[in-house]
Amino acid sequence: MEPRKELPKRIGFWLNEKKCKKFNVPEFVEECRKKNMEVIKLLLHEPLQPQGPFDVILHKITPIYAQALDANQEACLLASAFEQYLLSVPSVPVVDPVPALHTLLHRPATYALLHAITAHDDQVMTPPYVELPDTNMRTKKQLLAQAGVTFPIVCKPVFGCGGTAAHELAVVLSASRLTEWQGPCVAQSFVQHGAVLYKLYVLGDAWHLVVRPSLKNFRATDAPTVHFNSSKVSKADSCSPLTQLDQSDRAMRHPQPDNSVFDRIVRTVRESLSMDLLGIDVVIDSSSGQYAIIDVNPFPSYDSIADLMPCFATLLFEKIQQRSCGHVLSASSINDLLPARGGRRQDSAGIDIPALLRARGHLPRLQCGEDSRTDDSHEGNSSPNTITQATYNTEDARSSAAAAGGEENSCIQTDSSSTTNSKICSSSGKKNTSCDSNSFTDRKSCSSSGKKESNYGENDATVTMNTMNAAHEKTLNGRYRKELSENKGCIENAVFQTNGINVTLSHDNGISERKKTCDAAAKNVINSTDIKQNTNGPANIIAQNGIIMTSNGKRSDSSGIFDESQSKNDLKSDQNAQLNIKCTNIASKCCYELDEMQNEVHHITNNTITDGITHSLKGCLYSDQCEDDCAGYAEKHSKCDAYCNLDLASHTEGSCSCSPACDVSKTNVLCTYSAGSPSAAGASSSQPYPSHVMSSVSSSSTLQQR
Ligand SMILES: Nc1ncnc2c1ncn2[C@@H]1O[C@H](COP(=O)(O)OP(=O)(O)OP(=O)(O)O)[C@@H](O)[C@H]1O
Ligand SMILES: O=P(O)(O)O[C@H]1[C@H](OP(=O)(O)O)[C@@H](OP(=O)(O)O)[C@@H](O)[C@@H](O)[C@@H]1OP(=O)(O)O
Repeated sequence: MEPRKELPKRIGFWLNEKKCKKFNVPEFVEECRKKNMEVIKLLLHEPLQPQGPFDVILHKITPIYAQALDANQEACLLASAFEQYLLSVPSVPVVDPVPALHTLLHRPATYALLHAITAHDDQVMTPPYVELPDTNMRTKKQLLAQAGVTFPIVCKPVFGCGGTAAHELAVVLSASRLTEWQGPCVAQSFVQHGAVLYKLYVLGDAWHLVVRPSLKNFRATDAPTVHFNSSKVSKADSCSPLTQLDQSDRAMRHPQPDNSVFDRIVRTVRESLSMDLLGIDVVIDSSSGQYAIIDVNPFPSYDSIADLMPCFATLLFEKIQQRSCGHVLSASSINDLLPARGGRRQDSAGIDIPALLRARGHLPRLQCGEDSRTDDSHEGNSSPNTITQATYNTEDARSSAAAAGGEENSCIQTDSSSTTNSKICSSSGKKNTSCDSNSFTDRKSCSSSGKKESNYGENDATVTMNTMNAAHEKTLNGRYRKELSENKGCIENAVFQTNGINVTLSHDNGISERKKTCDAAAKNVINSTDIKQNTNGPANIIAQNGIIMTSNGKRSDSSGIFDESQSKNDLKSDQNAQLNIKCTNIASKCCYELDEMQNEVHHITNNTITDGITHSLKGCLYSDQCEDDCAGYAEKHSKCDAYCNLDLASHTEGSCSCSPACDVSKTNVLCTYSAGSPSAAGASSSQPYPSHVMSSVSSSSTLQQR
C-alpha cells in the first residue's frame, strides 16, 4: 500500500488588491505548492472561523488599519474581526503579529521604540523627533526645542502606513516656515546623508540590502518648504530633482556602509517587534558616520530582491514547523488607536505610547544584571538588584520619583520610550521626590529657582531628571548598565535639561558623600565637588549654557572657556570616559559646541582637529564669547557659509551651528567647501547616488544570512 500523502498545510493569506498585483501571487502559490502548502485567500467580509483552520497566516492588514484610522466604519469592523479571529487561534503563527503593526502604523510609537532600542548603541540612532500637534507656532517651536529637534526638519504624517496621504512629507527649512505644514505631524531632524538611502529588507532570518536614492542634503535656510511624496523619491527608478546633490555637496566623502552595523540594526529591530517582514530605512549621517534609522515598514515591497517567492514559501514552511511558538498574543488592538468618540485619528492625543509599547511586548522590563546592549561587553555581570520604577510624564516638564524602600542595592529600570518624558528611578532611598525641569535638587525639595544642595548617601541609585531630549536618554542608557555591573551598590546619574539644553552628570565609583548643586538662576552651574572623585571612572559631565565640566572636576568659566592647559588635562583625564569632553579652541578662545547626536564636544587646538573627526554640529553652547567667535569666523570664511550657517538672531533657540572645522586643516572633509573647489569630485547629476556608494555595495541587492 502506498503511504498516504500528507494533507497540504493551509496558509491563510490576505493582501489588498494593489499589493496582490505587486506581490505576484501566482508565483507565490506555486512555490507554496512545491512545499505542500495551499494558499487560501481570506475573505475579510465573511466570518473567518469557518474559513480555517489554518497552519499559518500571512497578511498585510495595514491598509485596512489606515482606513479605520480615517474613520471608515467598515474598515474598523473588518480590522476588529480580523484581530478577534487571530486571538481565537493563538497557536497559529501569524506573519506578522498585529501588535507590531499597531506600532509601525504610528510614527511616534515607532520612533519611541527605535529610540529606546538604539539608546545603547553609539553607532546607531534614530534622529531626534517630536510630535507636533495642530497648535500655535510658539508651542510648536517650544516642542521642537525641548526635544532637541533642529532645522531642517522632516515633517511626516503621524500615521504612516497605507494610503497616499501617509506618504506626503515635507522638509521645513526654518522655524519661520513652519506654517507651511498643515495639521499634526512628527517632526524629525533632517540628517544630511549624501542622498543615499539604505533599505534593509528583512525576510525572516535573512535580510537584503538595497541602495536607493534619497533626499539631497538640505540645510537650514529661509527657503520655502519642500513638499514631496516619499513614494516618488526613494524608488529604484526615482529621478527626482530632490535627490540630486547640489554641486557643492558632490565632492563630499560619504561614510562607507558597514554590513555588521546593518546586521545589528536588523537584529535589534526585528527582535523588539517580533516580526519577520520588515523594511528598515537607514541613512548614514555624512558628518558623524552614525547610522540613522528613519523609517520602519511592515511587509515592504522587496523590490529588486531575487528569488523572493521561494524565500517566502520557505519562511512560511518554517513557521509551520515551529508552530508550537504560535503568534504573539497581546491585548493590543487597533481600537487602542481609534479615537474614543469616533472620527479620524490624526494625532496621538490621549494615546499612552510607552504603556502601549510595553503592553505590546516591545519593551520588556529589563531584568537586573541583564545587559540589553548589543555589545556583550558586560555579559555575565549581574547585580543583586531589584527593579524599581520608571515614571513617565509626557505632559509637562516635571519629574517624579519612585523609591523602593529597603534594598541595599538596586537595579534601575530605565524605560526610554518617549522623547518627552521625565523619570527618576531611585533605588534604595526611602523618599520620593518630584523635581522641576530647571533645577537639580535634593530629594527633599525641588524648585525651579535658587540653589539646592544635597548629600547623597551610599545607597542612592540613579536619578534621571526631566529627560526631555532623546540625547539624554541615550547618554544614560548607554551607561547605566555598565555602571550597575561595575558599581558596588552606588550609582548616581543625573540627567537634566534647561532651556532645551542637556546637562548630564553621572557618578560611578560608589563614593558615599557627594554634593550636587544646581543653580537654575546661573543656568546649570554644577559644582566641581560633585565629581571630584570620579577621576578614574566612566563618569562624565556635559554642561551647557556657559559652564562645562569634565569628569575630573575641571570647569570652564561662565563663558564656557577653559584655560588652555587645563583643557588639555581635562581631555587626557577623560580618555577612559565613555563620553569624552572635548574642547574647541579657536584663536586661543574656546567655543564649545555640542553634537546632540553624539553628546560630544569637540576639541580643536591650534587649528588642528585633535580627534580627527569632523562633525556637523547640531547644537551650540552659547556664550557671548562663542557667539563672537562664530560670527567673526563666518565673516572671515564666508566660503564656509554652508557650515557656519549662523543664525544669530535666534541663537537662544540653539540654532547656531558654526563649524570651526571650516577654518582648519584644509585636508579634512569639511574643508572641501572652504577650499573653493566644490566641483572637484562627486557624482554626475544623472547618477541617483554617488559613485563611491555604488562601489561599496557590489550589487544593489545583497543577501545576508544571519
Ligand atoms: N530624518 C531624515 N533625514 C533625512 N532624510 C529623511 C529623513 N526622514 C526621511 N527622509 C527622506 O524622506 C524619505 C521618506 O521618508 P520616510 O521613509 O520616513 O517616509 P515614508 O512615507 O514612511 O516612506 P515609505 O514609503 O518607505 O513608507 C526617505 O527615504 C528619505 O529620503
Ligand atoms: O508599493 P511600493 O512598491 O511603493 O511599496 C511600498 C509599500 O507599499 P505596498 O504595501 O503597496 O507594497 C509601503 O507600504 P505602506 O507604508 O504604504 O503600507 C511601504 O512599505 C514602502 O516602504 C514600500 O516601498 P519600498 O520602500 O519597499 O519600495
